[in-house]
Order: sequence, then C-alpha cells, then structure tokens
Amino acid sequence: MAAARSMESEFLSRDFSAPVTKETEISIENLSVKFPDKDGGEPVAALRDVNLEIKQGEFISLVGPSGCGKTTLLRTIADLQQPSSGKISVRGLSPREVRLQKKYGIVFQSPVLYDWRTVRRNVCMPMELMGLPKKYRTATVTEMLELVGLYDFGKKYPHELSGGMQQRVNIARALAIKPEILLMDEPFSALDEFTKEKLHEDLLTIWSKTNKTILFVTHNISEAVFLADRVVVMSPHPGRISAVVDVNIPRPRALKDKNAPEFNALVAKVRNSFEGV
Ligand SMILES: Nc1ncnc2c1ncn2[C@@H]1O[C@H](COP(=O)(O)OP(=O)(O)OP(=O)(O)O)[C@@H](O)[C@H]1O
Repeated sequence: MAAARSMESEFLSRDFSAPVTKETEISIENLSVKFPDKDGGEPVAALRDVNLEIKQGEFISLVGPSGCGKTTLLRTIADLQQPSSGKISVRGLSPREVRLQKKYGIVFQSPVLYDWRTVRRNVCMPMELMGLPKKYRTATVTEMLELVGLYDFGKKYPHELSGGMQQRVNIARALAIKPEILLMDEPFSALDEFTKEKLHEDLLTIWSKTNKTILFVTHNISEAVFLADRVVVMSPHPGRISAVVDVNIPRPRALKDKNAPEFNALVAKVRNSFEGV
C-alpha cells in the first residue's frame, strides 16, 4: 500500500516538460533476439549484435524493410520481448523496471480505442487503471486533448472520428501517463498522405512541447528523415543496424523543407545504407 502511494505521488509530481538534458536515456549493448524456427530449423536471428545509445529527448527513426527487426527492437525495449543475449538499460534500469514505473508510452499502427467510451474516457483509461485521483485525471485529459488538437471532440465516440483523429486520441492516451519514452510502431502507415503529413508536423510540435524521447518505426524513408534527429537504418537476415544517419536539418521543420536539396540528399543517403536487401 505504501509502495502504491509513493508511486502515485511520484506520478502526480511528474513534470511533463522536463528540460532536455542530452544524457544517455537508452543504452543497447550487443543485443540479440532469436526466435525458434517453426519447422525445427535454425533459429531466426531477428536481431544480432545491436548497439545503440539514445539521448534523452532525442527523436530516433528506425527504418528498414520488412523483417529487419524494427518491431522486435521496439518490443524488447518495451519489455514485451526478452533478449537472447546482450542488454538494454534505461538510465541504469531494466526495461521491466521502466515498464512497471509506467515510463513507456506505446503507440501502435492501429489505434486500439474502446468504441463504447467517449474520446475523453478513452484518454482517461490508463489513469483509471492506475487509480489516479479524479481531479488529476480530468485535468490531464483536458491537457492531452488540447495538445493533440482534439479538445472539442472529447464527447465523441471513436467511430465518429476519422482515422487521423483516432490516431491522435491514441497518442493523447499514450501521453496521458506522462511517459519519458514514447515508442511508436508505424503509427501513421494506414493513413492517407495528407493526414500523415499533417500528423508529422503535429507530432514534431507535441515532441518539442513535451521533450519526450521518441523511437519511431517506419518503412518510409522520407517520413523517417523528416521527423528524426538520427535515422537508424536496419537490414534483415540477420536483423542489424547497417547505418546511423544524422539529420542536420534545422528545427522547427515544415513540409516545405522536403523540397530542399539537403533533405533529398539525406533520403538518398539513408536509401543507400541498406545492406543485403
Ligand atoms: N514471435 C515471433 N516468432 C517467430 N519469429 C518472429 C516473431 N516475431 C518476429 N519474428 C521474425 O523476426 C524477424 C524480425 O521481425 P520484425 O517483426 O521485428 O521485423 P520488422 O522489421 O518490424 O518487420 P515489419 O516491417 O514487416 O513489421 C522476422 O524474420 C520475423 O519473421
């Protein structure tokens, strides 16, 4: 009970816009993940010898073809998958400790919203599960819906919203527990180009206001470059990091930056970094 109370008070005092410290937030050392082969053959090396340091407040895109281990890497950081060897440490804590402290926000491709709950009550749900006080929940839902531009839609139900709006609700819900790290697995891949581009700009605004560390998985090279500080390029068989490309395009970024020669040069650099595809 005392432990639950101290977790709650740690939660209520969590600062949503903590300053970016540029300290290492996630350290991945010699990480390998193998899955047994269904036909009894050699295990599948979903990840082999992955090494990566991610700074607090960094925006990292993970890009690569199908099967190169992007989702496996995200799931292993999130403690949804265990390493076969190697180690992940988040400011000295294990992924499990970080998950139990609710410091991960996770956004998947399909927004898993509850159809029978309004937008407000969907965003509220993780805070209800954690038993946070009602007054705090109400204020946080309002703050999150303002952040994602959906304050006026709080009383709607998911089926009354477009796909892009549903994904915004999903992001608001992931942010409602004030995570330090946002893990996003192809969150916009099912959306049309116009909606996707609007969400890119909005996600960058949300990121700059909240200072989260973001890992963003995508197949789309242009999306990866536009959003990230660094693009981590992965290649399959075995899943590994084949390059890390720094994106030195100034921020804040706008869609017109995609027309700049520097942007296209970076897209080409990422494309040329794939190995064994
Ligand atoms: N639960 C599992 N059991 C067995 N093999 C798996 C499992 N999960 C992933 N794999 C295999 O591990 C490799 C990496 O898969 P993963 O889903 O991480 O790749 P990905 O880059 O995210 O692919 P996609 O872009 O298609 O989502 C693939 O060969 C995949 O078939």
